Amino acid sequence: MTSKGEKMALPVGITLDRFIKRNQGAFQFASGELSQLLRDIALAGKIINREVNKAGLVDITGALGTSNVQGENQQKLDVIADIRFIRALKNGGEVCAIITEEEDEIIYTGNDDAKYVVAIDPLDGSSNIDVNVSIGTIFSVYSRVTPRGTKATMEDFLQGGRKQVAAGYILYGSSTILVYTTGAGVNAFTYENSLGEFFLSHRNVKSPEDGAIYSVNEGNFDDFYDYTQRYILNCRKRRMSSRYIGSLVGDFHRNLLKGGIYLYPPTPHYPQGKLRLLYECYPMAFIAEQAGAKAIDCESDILDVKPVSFHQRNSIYIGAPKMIEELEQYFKERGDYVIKAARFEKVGEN
Ligand SMILES: O=P(O)(O)OC[C@H]1O[C@](O)(COP(=O)(O)O)[C@@H](O)[C@@H]1O
Ligand SMILES: [Mg+2]
Ligand SMILES: [Mg+2]
Repeated sequence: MTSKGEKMALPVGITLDRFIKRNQGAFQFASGELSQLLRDIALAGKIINREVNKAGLVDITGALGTSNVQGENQQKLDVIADIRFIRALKNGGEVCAIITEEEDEIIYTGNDDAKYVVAIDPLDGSSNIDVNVSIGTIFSVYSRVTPRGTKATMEDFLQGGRKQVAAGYILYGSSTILVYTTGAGVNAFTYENSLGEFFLSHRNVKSPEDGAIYSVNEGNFDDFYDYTQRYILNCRKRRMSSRYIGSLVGDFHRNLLKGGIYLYPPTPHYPQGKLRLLYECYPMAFIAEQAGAKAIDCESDILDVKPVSFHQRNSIYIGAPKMIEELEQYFKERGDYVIKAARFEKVGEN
């Protein structure tokens, strides 16, 4: 079909399992542990897919009345997804420790001999759970740097975005799709409910060079930096389509296939940006770069941002390379604007 990643004539083609097996051979020192880890994530994804599909029927919608380390109200499905992924990774045996959006500290799985650690956003787009709009799961995998057999430490999780050995997301939308990379391109697998299997549906996904879609919460427009406002005004002037569902996974996936840009700039409420570096920005940036797209903040590539804490936030601009390069021009012109929201005056004014 098109060059944006071959769309396979389905219904039944290569299962995720078979694809993982076939591609394991591409890695000289492959031991099968990462393959098993990916299967464990897919298994938990199938369970969450089932929960999401019946969200309106059973009592899994609405807030739980608790809040997470970021002070956000936890939705029931946030916590259900958290429990399901932790359990699947514990039972799978390939992961020694986990960082999730829903828990403050490192979760030890008891598999101290295991090779990998995982950072995960169990349920992305929580504000959309109750209203039947696409939501997702985002994951990022590292080989541990501490010795096997010992307790994993902060060091294992704060290695930096370019040390990820795998990253991906599951989108629970009109269909459920698992998209991941292990550093050798990006492939997507669509879930076939009746067979209970993920099948390869988009091989070697590539972002279009340019696009005509911009995704940003324009409700925050007045809080953005002047130069971000000018970039968005330019998108409007060029009659680009404004598409924002409020689920990073959903907005990113659309833009990856069609060509677009997602922006979550700093605002007074989130002076560092809203999205979390370890389990939202890094994994999406790894996928983006593997698909020929780009991911930056106003200082550097997202994958080069230094990690200092588990739940640190960061601004992110991610999408088609030409659109990011154009945005970078606006950043370059910002000159002597201080790194604060537009409401903050120019250096030396007042
Ligand atoms: O409502 P806002 O401020 O536009 O934020 C929406 C963004 O926040 C998120 O919901 C944050 O993720 P979580 O739902 O996992 O907390 C993103 O998915 C989404 O892009
Ligand atoms: Mg999220
Ligand atoms: Mg979340």
